[in-house]
Amino acid sequence: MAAALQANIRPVKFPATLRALTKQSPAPFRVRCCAVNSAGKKRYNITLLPGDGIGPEVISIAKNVLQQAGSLEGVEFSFREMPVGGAALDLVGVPLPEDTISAAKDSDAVLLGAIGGYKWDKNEKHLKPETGLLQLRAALKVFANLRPATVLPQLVDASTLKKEVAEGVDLMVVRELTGGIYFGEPRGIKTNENGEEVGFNTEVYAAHEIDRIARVAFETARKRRGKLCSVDKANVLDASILWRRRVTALAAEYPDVELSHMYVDNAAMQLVRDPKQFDTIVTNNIFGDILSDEASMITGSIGMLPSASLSDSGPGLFEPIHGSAPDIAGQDKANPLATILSAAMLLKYGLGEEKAAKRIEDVVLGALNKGFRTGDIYSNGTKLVGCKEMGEEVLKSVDSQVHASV
Ligand SMILES: NC(=O)C1=CN([C@@H]2O[C@H](COP(=O)(O)OP(=O)(O)OC[C@H]3O[C@@H](n4cnc5c(N)ncnc54)[C@H](O)[C@@H]3O)[C@@H](O)[C@H]2O)C=CC1
Ligand SMILES: CC(C)CC(=O)C(=O)O
Ligand SMILES: [Mg+2]
Repeated sequence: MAAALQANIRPVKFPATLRALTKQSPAPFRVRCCAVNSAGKKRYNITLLPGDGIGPEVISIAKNVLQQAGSLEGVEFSFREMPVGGAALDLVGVPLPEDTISAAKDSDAVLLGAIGGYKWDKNEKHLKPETGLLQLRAALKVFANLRPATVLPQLVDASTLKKEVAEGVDLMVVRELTGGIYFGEPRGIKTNENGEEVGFNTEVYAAHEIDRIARVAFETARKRRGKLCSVDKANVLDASILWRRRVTALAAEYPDVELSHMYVDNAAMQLVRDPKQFDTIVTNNIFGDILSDEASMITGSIGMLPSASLSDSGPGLFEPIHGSAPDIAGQDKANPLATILSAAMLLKYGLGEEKAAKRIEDVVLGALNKGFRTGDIYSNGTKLVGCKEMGEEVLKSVDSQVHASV
């Protein structure tokens, strides 16, 4: 069982950056710098960005799990909590304060909960929590967003799909994260010559942006089952025509990877018809956002899916794929596992601490094996718990690893 999760979040061997993976620099990749304390323990600086809604609930749990799993592998963390999103707006009037950017850039990795909420929904665009998140991704240059979706055997019954369709699904969405329509110019809302309001955004991709995400995807597929599906809308969109052309050209460098192309509308349908046909999916920012939420339900819940956002230098950003879930915030109903698993991705992809990452994956599976379920993944015969109890159970299991190892 552990193997399923392991396989899913083990696509590449690059502790800190994508440099080696993308072959953009001949320099060997650099493990994120870490000090060594007097007891010989490695020490990493982690910026925590709890954000809004359920963000603080899941981050406080993931922080403790990270700390405990690290200590078992001789790794210490120094945490610095900073405001982002609505929390930052309330505190200092902007969704991404300069201090938060500096702290994030200066750290070895960033762990984020979620941003957004009803309170700020009517804010002007530049004062929206979501704008802060986009600014953070841009500031950290984390163009490669890895979103694994694995159906764990323990959660087959939590999937909304039939057991035979969901069982064994193990796919990776490689989403371009710093380009496309979320960032494209021109954008805005203006009044046209008829006095009518017109809203517009621009889907724009430069060749180098397509090439670098495609390389990440080819390398990822190569280390998985060797199948890459590029999802676009090349029958309609010019940006997609260029996307398909560049991805196709790069395929010559990866003869061991079987490349296919699919239109996004078909991909959305195929994901629920026969998700096992997919291994690695590469797609643009908006399609990846939507398709990964869809893929999450195959696995049982959006509360299960972690993500890693990586640059070719600098710290990675790790966050669950879900949002701030204002409908359940403050009610102890959130599933913390997506954030806990994002902490595992932080250890593995951000810091190269694979053993500590494996400890986290194991205890998550252990809690599920014991039948613990938050409401979103509950099925008959399992034990319904809240966010805190699920977190305590996971932490208890890490603690028992501590005692077993002394
Ligand atoms: N990365 C981020 O910080 C993201 C932020 N958002 C923001 O979050 C706010 C809410 O957006 P929604 O569209 O409702 O998406 P959402 O992902 O927050 O919630 C969608 C549904 O999934 C449930 N859900 C989400 N996470 C869960 C968890 N861990 N455990 C159990 N159930 C969970 C929610 O209760 C809700 O019913 C908005 O302000 C949006 O802009 C949305 C997506 C990503
Ligand atoms: C809230 C957004 C900025 C994006 C989003 O939904 C996501 O990255 O999953
Ligand atoms: Mg999303």
